[in-house]
Amino acid sequence: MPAHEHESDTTTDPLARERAHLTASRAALRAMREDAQALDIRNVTANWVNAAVLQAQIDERIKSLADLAHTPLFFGRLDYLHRVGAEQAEGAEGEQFYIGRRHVHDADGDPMVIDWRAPVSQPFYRASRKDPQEVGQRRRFGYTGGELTAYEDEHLTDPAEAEQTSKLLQAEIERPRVGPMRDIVATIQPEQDEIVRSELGGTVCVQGGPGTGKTAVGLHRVAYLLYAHRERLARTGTLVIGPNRSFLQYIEQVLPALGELAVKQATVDDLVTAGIEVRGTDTADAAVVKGDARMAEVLRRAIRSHVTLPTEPVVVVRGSRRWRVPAYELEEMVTELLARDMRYGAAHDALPQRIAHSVLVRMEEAGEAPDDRVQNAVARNPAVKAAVKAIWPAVDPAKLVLRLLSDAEFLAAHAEGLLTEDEQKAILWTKPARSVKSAKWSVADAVLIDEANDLVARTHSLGHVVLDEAQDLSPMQYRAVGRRCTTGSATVLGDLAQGTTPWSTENWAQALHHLGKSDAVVEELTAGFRVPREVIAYASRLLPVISPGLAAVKSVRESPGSLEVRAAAGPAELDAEVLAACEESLEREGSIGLIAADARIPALAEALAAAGHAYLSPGEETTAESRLTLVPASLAKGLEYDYVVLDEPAAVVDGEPDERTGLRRLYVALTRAVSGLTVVHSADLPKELTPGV
Ligand SMILES: Nc1ncnc2c1ncn2[C@@H]1O[C@H](COP(=O)(O)OP(=O)(O)OP(=O)(O)O)[C@@H](O)[C@H]1O
Repeated sequence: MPAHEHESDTTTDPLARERAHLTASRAALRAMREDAQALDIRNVTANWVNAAVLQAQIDERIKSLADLAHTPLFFGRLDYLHRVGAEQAEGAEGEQFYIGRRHVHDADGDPMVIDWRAPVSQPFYRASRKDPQEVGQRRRFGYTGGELTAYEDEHLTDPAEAEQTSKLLQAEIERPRVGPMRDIVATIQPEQDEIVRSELGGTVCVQGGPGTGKTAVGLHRVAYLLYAHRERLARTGTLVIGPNRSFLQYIEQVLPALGELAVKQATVDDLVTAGIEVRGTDTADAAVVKGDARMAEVLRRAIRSHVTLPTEPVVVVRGSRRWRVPAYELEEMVTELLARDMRYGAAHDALPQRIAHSVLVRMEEAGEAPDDRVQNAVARNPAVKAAVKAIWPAVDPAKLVLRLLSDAEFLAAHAEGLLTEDEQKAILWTKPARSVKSAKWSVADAVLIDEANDLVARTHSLGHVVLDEAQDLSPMQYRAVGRRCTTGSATVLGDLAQGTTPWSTENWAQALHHLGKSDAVVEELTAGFRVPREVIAYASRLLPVISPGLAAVKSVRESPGSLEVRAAAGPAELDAEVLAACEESLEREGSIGLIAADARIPALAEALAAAGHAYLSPGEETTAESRLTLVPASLAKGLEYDYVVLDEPAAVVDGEPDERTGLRRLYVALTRAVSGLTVVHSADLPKELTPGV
């Protein structure tokens, strides 16, 4: 694959021609933006509401047409062997396509850059020597500081050309990290692309070790789906769920950089705590029981226990006449509603109408001709209301959970055969709360209330949900996410070896069952784009203990000398040794993460401050001036830094309730480095990491 990097300004020089195309494309994008800005909507809208909506859409479009100085407008070119069928894609009449982050056309509407998500762009990611997909030449462009400075060609149908890994691709992967996560559109790999472009209808679950691009793939999949199904998803909505705020801050700029501004982001806690204040915490034992899927059945039973089979008739008086619906008929209605398994609230609303209908039938039999208004009036009749209140009373979901957690008898009645006595005891509050407002709700309680809410009224379903770091969710949390995409689909991303909650996922089939997406396909990513070979090999020594059976990630990064393990002379020297490692890392380019057990953070913060080093918190944007982040091990998941200094592994392990969780936490911490990892310890290393073992 010949690389071209020379400077020239003659028009016969291919690099100069490509630069000219870049300049022309940028001018065309500017013109598209100016057109959007010049749109005058005064004559096309009759009222101000329409005008405001239209103007907001135009403003969005103007924003999405911005030419970002450091984001190249195109990164590749495909030369098709033949004309691509005109019906196949946008701009398909040409044979040569520039592939970029967005579509750009000239004044005549002819494409200058094709969106990476268009069907015609797909071979850029998938075509190979084995399957050239009609492409004769694939060209990748290299940029330096926004300038097009190089290109690299592959002739997929030329048997004489040897297969090589792309230098530009390698350079892109090895590029130092500064600032938040960025998109990977220029270098999506074939196995990643298959997931990115999988259809909207299906849920995909991706198991992948650290740095295999799960987060990147999930975000690019939303961008792809929004392109392929824009109208539908604009109506139904999309959501990206991440483990915590720092993580969401870290990834929040990827989709806007791809022109997608409307995707919402949240943590699972955000989803379930709207409306209640979380002020309590659970013991691990209690949280495990509260997060268990059996709680869904306890709640279902508890809510249905409010239904009382009628023993009295309903008598409706209208004018001089009395209409009687006998108890057995009411019972039939209730039994039928129970059997239909409707939402509790929907059945509560339906019952008065059913009773009224029965009254109407009697009126008709008596020769009257009542209409819908009469039916509605009967449904609102005090006798009917009183009967419904007795048979199928309204239930407040939070009050229901409050009662289950406060009232041992009530819990026992509904947990019978589901939870053991010990399990019931574990979740009962020692000090029962008086009211929903004063209760010290925990996040696990919030999930129970969310489940109860859904039993009363169906939760609104979105079109697509991306669930990242899924392995940490409890079954009840999976259910909470699942009901937000009942009529949509999901992308579930996770790594079983990185599960650090007491209820973490042990196998994907179970997780997908709780999510309500048992038919999902499980894909595996095994190539690692973050962690250098030596570092991932070191961390993978933990795999047989933390997740037997999982294969180690195969790193595509070559950075020799990237792992160093240093022993401090003693505990007193540890901080100084850690500081020295940070200072050495600061001499290099890129971001630095000092990761330590949560309990070690205050001491290290003090040491850094005393030495005059400013530092950031996880999720805060690293800049060229401010490159050091102090990261508690509990927040390291999903993040990455060029250089990582890992403080005292034994303390990271000891920070967790059991050894396996501790080693998993350590595995996460060991796999955050892009270019180099320095482990500094004074206590013994876990035996798996001890040299020579
Ligand atoms: N095809 C690719 N080209 C270039 N960079 C890539 C590619 N795939 C992933 N990366 C980069 O590798 C790094 C790791 O990716 P990502 O964070 O998505 O991995 P992950 O599987 O979610 O990791 P973790 O399990 O640690 O959360 C990121 O910097 C990402 O941009």
